[in-house]
Amino acid sequence: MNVKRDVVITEVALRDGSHAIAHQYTVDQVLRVAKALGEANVPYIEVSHGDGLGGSSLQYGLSHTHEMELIEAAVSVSGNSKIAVLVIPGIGTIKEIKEAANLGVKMARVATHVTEADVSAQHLAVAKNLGLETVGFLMMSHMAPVDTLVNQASLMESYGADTVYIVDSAGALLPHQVAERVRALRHSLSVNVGFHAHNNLSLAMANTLAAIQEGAQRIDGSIRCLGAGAGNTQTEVLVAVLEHMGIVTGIDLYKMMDTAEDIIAPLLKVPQEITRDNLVLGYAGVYSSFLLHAQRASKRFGVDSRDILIELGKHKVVGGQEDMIVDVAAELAQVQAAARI
Ligand SMILES: CC[C@H](O)CC(=O)C(=O)O
Ligand SMILES: [Mn+2]
Repeated sequence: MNVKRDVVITEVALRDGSHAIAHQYTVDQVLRVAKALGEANVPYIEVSHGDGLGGSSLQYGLSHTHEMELIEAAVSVSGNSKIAVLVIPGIGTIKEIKEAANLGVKMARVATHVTEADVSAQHLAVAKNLGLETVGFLMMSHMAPVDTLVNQASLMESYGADTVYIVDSAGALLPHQVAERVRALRHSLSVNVGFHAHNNLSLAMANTLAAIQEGAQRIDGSIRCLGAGAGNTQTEVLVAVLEHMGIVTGIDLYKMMDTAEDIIAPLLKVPQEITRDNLVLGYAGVYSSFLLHAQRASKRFGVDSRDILIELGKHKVVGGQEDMIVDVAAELAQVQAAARI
């Protein structure tokens, strides 16, 4: 179905949601989800390991199924929906972008820490040369002042990004902070501006609406909130809200509701909620994907997971520094044991 969409949504449950299920997606699950999302006329469906192409590792979590098999499955059933992949330079390489493009992927989202856009140049150029739509994805955007964000976004634009995203990886931004960031990017860039939220402070919807009001044209959501931490902006809810605001997404609301209820909910061991640990992710400004790693470290070292997350926030730890979680937990265990003597 060809509709003119006011806001273009990328559904990220098959990538960001991979963090929440410890990267255990199976081909069968991806087939069912991607087919249903295609039938709901979702424009873009992102499929990759949670940490992007090449993420399957001891450091980030081993995938149940090789992501190229999952991508191939999604492409085969997604109808008019386009399949997107995420790649973090250094974790994913040019080789994986080429492999994904050969499988029929149409969009590559190149993600860097908010102050490190320069490492995206090569990956964006290669994706562009392969004929893919390109996105620059500035993670942990709450950690940089607005002028830095603008400089970094401009770099991504100069490398060929068709869209630059403000990514609230920790779910730490407040609505007025999202608004000022989107406004600044809209003022300085000629390309589309996108926004990716996490719901750790229960602000994903409010932040997303603030972004749209300031002119963000590309928005991420995860069906049933199936994303890292407390998940992202809940896609089916966003579709309903935007419909009330007269903003066309082109997505079939009933089909999304049914997919959420009948296909996604049964996948979840526990419902996506703002648990105390998720709340601390947003409160301390910690990467949402650190959640399960911190919970494992908490069990291993007998330290409250909230203490670990707060300490990681103080250390301003960024994506790729997952090894620090164990270091911080071990150190806290020592300090707390010494205090008990
Ligand atoms: C580790 C990649 C990360 O999950 C990307 C993302 O969705 C985010 O930073 O929020
Ligand atoms: Mn995310």
